[in-house]
Amino acid sequence: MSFKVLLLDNVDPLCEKAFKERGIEPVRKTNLSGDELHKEIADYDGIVVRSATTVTPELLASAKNLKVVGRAGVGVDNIDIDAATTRGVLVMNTPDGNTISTAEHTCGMILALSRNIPQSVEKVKSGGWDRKKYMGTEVHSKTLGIIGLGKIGAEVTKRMQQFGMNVIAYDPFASREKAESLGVELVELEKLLGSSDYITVHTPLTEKTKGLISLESASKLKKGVRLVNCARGGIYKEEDLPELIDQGYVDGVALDVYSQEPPTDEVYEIIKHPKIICTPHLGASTEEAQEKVAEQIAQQMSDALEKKSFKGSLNGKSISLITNKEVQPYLEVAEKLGNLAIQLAPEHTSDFAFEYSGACAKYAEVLTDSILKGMLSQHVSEAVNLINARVYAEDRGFKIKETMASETKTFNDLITVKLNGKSDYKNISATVFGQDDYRIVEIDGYGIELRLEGDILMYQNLDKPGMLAAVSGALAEQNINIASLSLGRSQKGSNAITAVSVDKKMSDKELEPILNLDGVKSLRYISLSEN
Ligand SMILES: NC(=O)c1ccc[n+]([C@@H]2O[C@H](COP(=O)([O-])OP(=O)(O)OC[C@H]3O[C@@H](n4cnc5c(N)ncnc54)[C@H](O)[C@@H]3O)[C@@H](O)[C@H]2O)c1
Ligand SMILES: O=C(O)[C@H](O)COP(=O)(O)O
Repeated sequence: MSFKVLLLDNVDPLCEKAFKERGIEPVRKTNLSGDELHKEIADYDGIVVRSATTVTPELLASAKNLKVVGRAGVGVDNIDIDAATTRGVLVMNTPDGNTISTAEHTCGMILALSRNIPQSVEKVKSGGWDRKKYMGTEVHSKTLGIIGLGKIGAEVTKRMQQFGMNVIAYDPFASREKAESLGVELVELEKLLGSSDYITVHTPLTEKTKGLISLESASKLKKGVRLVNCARGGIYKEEDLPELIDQGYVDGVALDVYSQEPPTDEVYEIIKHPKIICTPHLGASTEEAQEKVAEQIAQQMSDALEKKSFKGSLNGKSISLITNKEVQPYLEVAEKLGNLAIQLAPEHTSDFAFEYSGACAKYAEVLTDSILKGMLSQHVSEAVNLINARVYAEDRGFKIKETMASETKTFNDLITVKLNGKSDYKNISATVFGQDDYRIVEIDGYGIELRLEGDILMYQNLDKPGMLAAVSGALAEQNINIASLSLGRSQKGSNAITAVSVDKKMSDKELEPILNLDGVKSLRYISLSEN
């Protein structure tokens, strides 16, 4: 199958080259209007964006064939990941392709701020000469506070330490080992704000980081601090910046990013302040970074489209395991079991427990996605897959409890779906024999062994002579052949469960004679056929 990918946002030409080498057709479009993009996108299996295109739920709704959105860069705040997940569309980014470039840009901003480089350049170019006004400060021996000690934060640290800066960091998720190896002291936010001569942010924009520095936090800042933001607009409250400077709390601000890009008129007014220097989101704009992210995203998306690997995916934790040969059989059996279980469940069942024992237990999370996929593909019109199965399950109010045990009493691996609430069949267990022989092995404590495939009749009956003959007779009369069967009973003459695999799909009319047989209860017809 050949795939077609739309390249937007001026992504580097290496992206085209890499896709072509993988046999995927890249199409570059520039300056599409919103309407044109909505029309155009319907044809593509993938799109590549940077930060300019906003991937909205509406755009995704128009993208009927879309399988993957690739971000040639880091930040995915322009992509509605939840909407993509709901539609089963993979979102991937290139987390480290532009790290060095952005770190270098940040260091450049720190130095530019210290030495008033942009302002003095402008002055000289306009025919002026003022050496006193642009007196600077050394960064040597000053304290640099890094908020967000991730990839870029760490690279900024290493570089600015070489300039003789003392680096401290606030990052509640960074490990002490990482900080130690970088020679950075991890401190609380208040301490960082109060002791830094320079502060640079390297976090995503989240509820916690939005407006992290504003007039409200002014009194916590070390007087005359310089602020740098090459992460995301809005981490420093833009409208408060002029006042922070004019009241002497802050000595200068360097911005590469803005809460809206290009900035609004109000923000353009703000950044006219002589002590605010700015660049138009250039952190990742180097030849090297653009080549790296373009090449990386093309390779990652090609791998994903060909289902070879899902490296870099942000909403496909589960899907990344699909290519793992050890997991594949468990995924298969889990999906088939989910499909069978939901067909055994009464309508409106929403309370489930999934139990995993043996080696499969370590893949419980993805196996739950697979069971849900099997269950929901019966009921959801849009394609359910491992990425979106949980979203659909949550939408439907499914309650799911997962339990794991490393050992099983009977089989090497056992997956059990429990249908909680009122149900004729409650606990259904399945396992894998060999590589691709998937079987039900137990229902409600009865040993039933039947392949999870094709068309299956399941019923409860009294364990008495003639029951099986009656069912097989009713089937034979309609020319329906039995492929295999399994019967489990608790003890002689008591209740039994029978599972019969038949050679064809059955209609309600064909089921009727069996339904009417004396002693047959809770008859279910389960179709696990592909179509
Ligand atoms: N200007 C540009 O062109 C450009 C280029 C690349 C990346 N970026 C942006 O830079 C930022 C950092 O990128 P990265 O690659 O280093 O990401 P990263 O994921 O490696 O690091 C982010 C760090 O922020 C920390 N963090 C999250 N929430 C925090 C909080 N509330 N307080 C303190 N720390 C917090 C995380 O623990 C993590 O260590 C992102 O916003 C990214 O979009 C901008
Ligand atoms: O998150 C990123 O990767 C940067 O902000 C770069 O964005 P860009 O690809 O639009 O330059």
